Amino acid sequence: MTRVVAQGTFDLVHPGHVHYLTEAAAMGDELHVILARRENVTHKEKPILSNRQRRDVVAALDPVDHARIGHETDIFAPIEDIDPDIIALGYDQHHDADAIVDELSRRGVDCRVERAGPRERQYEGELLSTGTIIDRICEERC
Ligand SMILES: Cc1cc2nc3c(=O)[nH]c(=O)nc-3n(C[C@H](O)[C@H](O)[C@H](O)COP(=O)(O)O)c2cc1C
Ligand SMILES: Nc1ncnc2c1ncn2[C@@H]1O[C@H](COP(=O)(O)OP(=O)(O)OP(=O)(O)O)[C@@H](O)[C@H]1O
Repeated sequence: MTRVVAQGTFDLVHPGHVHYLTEAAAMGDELHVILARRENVTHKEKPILSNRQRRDVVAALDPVDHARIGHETDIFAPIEDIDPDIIALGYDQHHDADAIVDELSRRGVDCRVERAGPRERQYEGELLSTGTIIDRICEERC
């Protein structure tokens, strides 16, 4: 049983997220998704939706077997618990794969890191990032 972990913020879910999770799921037999805690999202605007609501939506997606809200302070704690064979990073995620592998092997977790690809726009007007969806909301509703 090959366990795969994917992770991210997943604020307003869009086809790019589905693409990432579909690619991650195809890397193994069971896909576990870790949702970034709102308070831990510091590299960009914090998500609009709560930890619980984002987890519930991601858990309902077809490629996802399990979804959990991430740890408050130790991002590797859920990884030690899940003990995956693969961590699938998103195409644009800023994480250093070697640093992740090194830290996990220090913790006795033997896991490789793969990277999913981007979803190409399928049609004019398709919104493929949470940021652009929020921009559109502000343009049309604010
Ligand atoms: C291996 C791994 C484990 C993670 N575990 C957690 C966690 O337990 N808690 C958390 O708040 N965020 C966790 N994260 C998410 C990161 O903190 C970060 O917010 C996320 O990768 C940002 O992705 P995004 O900008 O693509 O949404 C983890 C990330 C990685 C790569
Ligand atoms: N268009 C896309 N194609 C493939 N993967 C994507 C796409 N958009 C997001 N992802 C992946 O989904 C995961 C979660 O991303 P995140 O929640 O940051 O969404 P986002 O739309 O990129 O948000 P933001 O616009 O705030 O950066 C990340 O691994 C990211 O690489």
